[in-house]
Amino acid sequence: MLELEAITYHPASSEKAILAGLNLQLQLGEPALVAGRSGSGKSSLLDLIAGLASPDAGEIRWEGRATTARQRRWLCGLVFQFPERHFLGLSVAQELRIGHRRLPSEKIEAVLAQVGLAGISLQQAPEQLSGGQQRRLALAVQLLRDPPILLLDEPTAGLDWSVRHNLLELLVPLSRERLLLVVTHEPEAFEGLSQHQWHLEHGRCLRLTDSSPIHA
Ligand SMILES: Nc1ncnc2c1ncn2[C@@H]1O[C@H](COP(=O)(O)OP(=O)(O)OP(=O)(O)O)[C@@H](O)[C@H]1O
Repeated sequence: MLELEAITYHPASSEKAILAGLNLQLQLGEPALVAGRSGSGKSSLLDLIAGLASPDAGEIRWEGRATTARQRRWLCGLVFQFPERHFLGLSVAQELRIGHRRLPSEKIEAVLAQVGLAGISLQQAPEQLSGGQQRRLALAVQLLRDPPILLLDEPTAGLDWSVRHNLLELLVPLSRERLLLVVTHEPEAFEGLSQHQWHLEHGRCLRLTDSSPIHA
């Protein structure tokens, strides 16, 4: 279980705290969804969980133990909102091989099949892929690392409906093997995906139930 307790995040460059007394508990088994308006602090929340930033107050625990930012960088795989800005490889194959001394081609084929990219050319530049394919590639890179926590920042933003649907179909099986957290400003795109939903507002997460609609 991942637990965030009384988290406050107030970077010096921000006039007010972005997150203020936030509590959140996430468990394996179903994708978790945090929805919020643009600017509500969703990406900041992921940065904290992923260890790219540290809270000013509060604790982030994994399996009951307090974590450092460095430990969380190891535990988490973060798929950014605009993955194309973070590609390093000159080709799809190079992107997948970064950080792996030996990576058998069967493993590459398996992970590409897992994210629905079976058969794509490994020689092409990641930038040549469509938006939906780039997100899948970024996801494949993280799956190869095999982190116990997977964080997806706005995975459906800018994708058309058919591509969104394909991407959503990936999420449920993934969440059975690892803790999966999605943040989004368009929760309606994830309808029916999960009962584990929160709304991020005024620096805190409010748990949503079936009967309380999301106004994000
Ligand atoms: N390091 C920082 N210093 C100052 N302000 C920041 C910093 N990081 C984020 N902010 C501000 O905090 C607010 C929350 O930002 P954040 O990117 O976390 O929101 P978001 O919900 O992910 O927004 P979006 O959906 O538009 O990406 C914004 O107003 C942003 O400008």
